[in-house]
Amino acid sequence: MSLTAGIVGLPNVGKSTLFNAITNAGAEMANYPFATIKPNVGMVEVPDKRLDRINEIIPSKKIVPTTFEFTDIAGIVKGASKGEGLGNKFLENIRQTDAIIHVVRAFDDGNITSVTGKVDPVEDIETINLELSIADLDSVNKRIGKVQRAAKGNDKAGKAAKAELTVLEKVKPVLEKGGAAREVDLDDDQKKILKGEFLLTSKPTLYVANIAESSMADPSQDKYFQAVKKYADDHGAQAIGIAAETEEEIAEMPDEDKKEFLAAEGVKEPGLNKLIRASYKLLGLETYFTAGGPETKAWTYKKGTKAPQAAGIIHSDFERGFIRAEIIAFDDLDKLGSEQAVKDAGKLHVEGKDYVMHDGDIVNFRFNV
Ligand SMILES: Nc1ncnc2c1ncn2[C@@H]1O[C@H](COP(=O)(O)OP(=O)(O)OP(=O)(O)O)[C@@H](O)[C@H]1O
Ligand SMILES: [Mg+2]
Repeated sequence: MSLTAGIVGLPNVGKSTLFNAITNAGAEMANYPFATIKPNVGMVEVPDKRLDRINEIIPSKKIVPTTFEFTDIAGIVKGASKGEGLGNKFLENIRQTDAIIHVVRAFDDGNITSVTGKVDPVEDIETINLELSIADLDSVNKRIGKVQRAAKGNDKAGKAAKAELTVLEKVKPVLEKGGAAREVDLDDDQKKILKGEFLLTSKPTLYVANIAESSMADPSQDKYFQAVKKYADDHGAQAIGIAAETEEEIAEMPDEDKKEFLAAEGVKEPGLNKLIRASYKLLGLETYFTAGGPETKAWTYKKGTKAPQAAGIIHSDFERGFIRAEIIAFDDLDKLGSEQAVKDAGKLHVEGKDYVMHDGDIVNFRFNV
């Protein structure tokens, strides 16, 4: 399973800087618009303190964090939906992603060119979101044209078309006002239909204010971040303030220097860690652990996954020959301090094929092939 979060925004706002910081992949960074012309894909490790704690209680040779993907996408400009800038091609890059990390410039620096000639993060958010709405409106109108005819039939296909038409007609007026499909009130079946439309504005979105180093210790005091946060709150979304350039420098430091630098800046944890965790959640991902062997390892699954399919992530044999899962919740292990104490407290639970995995499960899969 490879879900990807796409880094999206206007040109020259710090998308590649942020991407480099998170992946250390060395994507080209430059102080001119359109430095990124093909999307860069990078894997990131998900920082998780629970791994260290598990390894402390059940020691192994190696700790292996889980990973997921970020994609650095080229800058989108006003008019992109009509082919401006590098146009539709980049909107297609966004379509391939599972969630959007929307980066806006939230730092003053006369040396860095702003394509809008000013720093106004909320206006920038609205510019991008409007382009995405226009592109989606185009897709929805085309789709309505196709589905309308089919919806006249009374057979199974006709009924499905009717259901789809209902969703499209709910979404259309919202897009016409520049809104997002994800903000339309839909029931679960309708949400499934919406997913099949592959609209840009239906993707879960996280707003990232790229702030100045001076605001890093406490982004909540930064006026640009506050504006972005308010926008996100009003739209039921999350916002994070990250000093991308500084984070990029930190990412390249040896571990000792990192600690020292963060302490000097008054930062408890790199903002990147927060961003990676928030993106992971945005993608609907959760983690289970395996321990007790040579490795203490984190595994990623999609929220709602059942035990056999979760086992299949390790190896297809585990799913094919699934018998049961023996599970300890991380919180129980953490609290009780040893596997034996967990067993004595009756907290080790044995689950069958219908068990829905919980974030933090420490699992031993039993299988037979
Ligand atoms: N928080 C920050 N403070 C000051 N300068 C920054 C900050 N973040 C990034 N920069 C600088 O802004 C410039 C543009 O950054 P970057 O190349 O990452 O933008 P981009 O959004 O990827 O642009 P493009 O759309 O052209 O790909 C770089 O010179 C970078 O060092
Ligand atoms: Mg770039």
